[in-house]
Amino acid sequence: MAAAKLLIPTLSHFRPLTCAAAVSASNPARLVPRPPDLLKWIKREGGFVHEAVTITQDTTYGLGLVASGGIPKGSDLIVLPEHVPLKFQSDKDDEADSVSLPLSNRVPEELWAMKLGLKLLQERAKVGSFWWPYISNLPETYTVPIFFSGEDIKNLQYAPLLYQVNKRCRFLLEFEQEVKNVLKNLKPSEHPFGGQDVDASSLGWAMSAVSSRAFRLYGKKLPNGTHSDIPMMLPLIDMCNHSFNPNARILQEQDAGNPKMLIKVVAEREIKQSDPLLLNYGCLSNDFFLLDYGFVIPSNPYDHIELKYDGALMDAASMAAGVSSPNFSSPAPWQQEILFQLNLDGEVPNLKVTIGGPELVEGRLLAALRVLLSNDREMVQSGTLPNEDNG
Ligand SMILES: C[S@@+](CC[C@H](N)C(=O)[O-])C[C@H]1O[C@@H](n2cnc3c(N)ncnc32)[C@H](O)[C@@H]1O
Repeated sequence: MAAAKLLIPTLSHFRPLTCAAAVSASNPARLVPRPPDLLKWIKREGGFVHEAVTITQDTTYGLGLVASGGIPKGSDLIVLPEHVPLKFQSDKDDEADSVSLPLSNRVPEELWAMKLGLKLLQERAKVGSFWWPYISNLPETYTVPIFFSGEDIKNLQYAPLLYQVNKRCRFLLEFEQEVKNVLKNLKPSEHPFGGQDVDASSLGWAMSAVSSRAFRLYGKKLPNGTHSDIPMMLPLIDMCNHSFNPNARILQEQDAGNPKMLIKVVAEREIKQSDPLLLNYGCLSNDFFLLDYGFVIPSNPYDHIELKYDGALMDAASMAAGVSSPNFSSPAPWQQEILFQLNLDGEVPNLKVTIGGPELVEGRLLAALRVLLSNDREMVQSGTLPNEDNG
């Protein structure tokens, strides 16, 4: 009881990390029912929003930005001052970071979204956070596979994707325990989440918010003159949905005589009234889009699948396709020698090959198919051995 009394005033300075609300995939609820006006907040903080840029509710992709009037090519659409993006370490960091920094060091580099996610979770818990006008506008739930039911995860049916989803789920469950252990003996003033419980679900929320919305941009200037590349959450800019044929792009610009870096979105081409403002999130395959963003692109030109090179499987596939007398599983010695050179045979072969994407069929696989479908050793050996470069 005494402990509860002590905790109450501390907790009243923090916002809860869990919410419950009905969700629709295309229009997920935001963290609070009527969040502050993001456009006004950006302008109040010294940023710029083009007068024809508005937030729209009714896209099939959730919220999005749309042009309420024509915008000429090259116009600035949004400009964020340097203090507005949410980065892992910012000028506004406080003592609770002495806990969240070591916690973030326990996150593997490839799960960088969780590192920035810890910072996001910390700011979400803090009443009076500078970023609350932004955070309160974030979706309450995400459609990424770590939140799929067990049955839906199984139905993904693609081993490399299943592997990644399982890895992320396992990480979140283990990390939940690590976080609990680190937090259990902290004084309320040192607690980065205001004394609140952090579980796999709130960690997953934060990781997905970052993976689906953060952009990797130039960070601080390094002593050697180059810039580090760091993930940042870009308020308002991250309301732009994705297209491989975007009409806007992100620029970083330094104002004359000012060391601070501005982050801008500019019109790539003329934008007509009612056009959505679209950015290219990257030339990514559907695996990446699904894992990090929770959507896939139909007929994605960058999509590819990974296969294990397997002669018996290729025999079965070619019989199903009606190719006469396939002998992928029993190559002649001269064919085997070439497979060896292509690193598809031998003691430690690299059997992972890809189909799809701009290359369509990975060069090594194409070369192997040509060699194995040829009966003419002389012809193959007199020509250049097809390889990854010359296909
Ligand atoms: C950076 S946010 C964009 C703003 C978001 N629509 C919102 O409601 O806040 C990225 C998310 O928007 C949605 N999205 C963006 N582009 C999409 C697209 N081309 N197809 C389907 N969903 C998309 C996905 O839910 C994705 O995770």
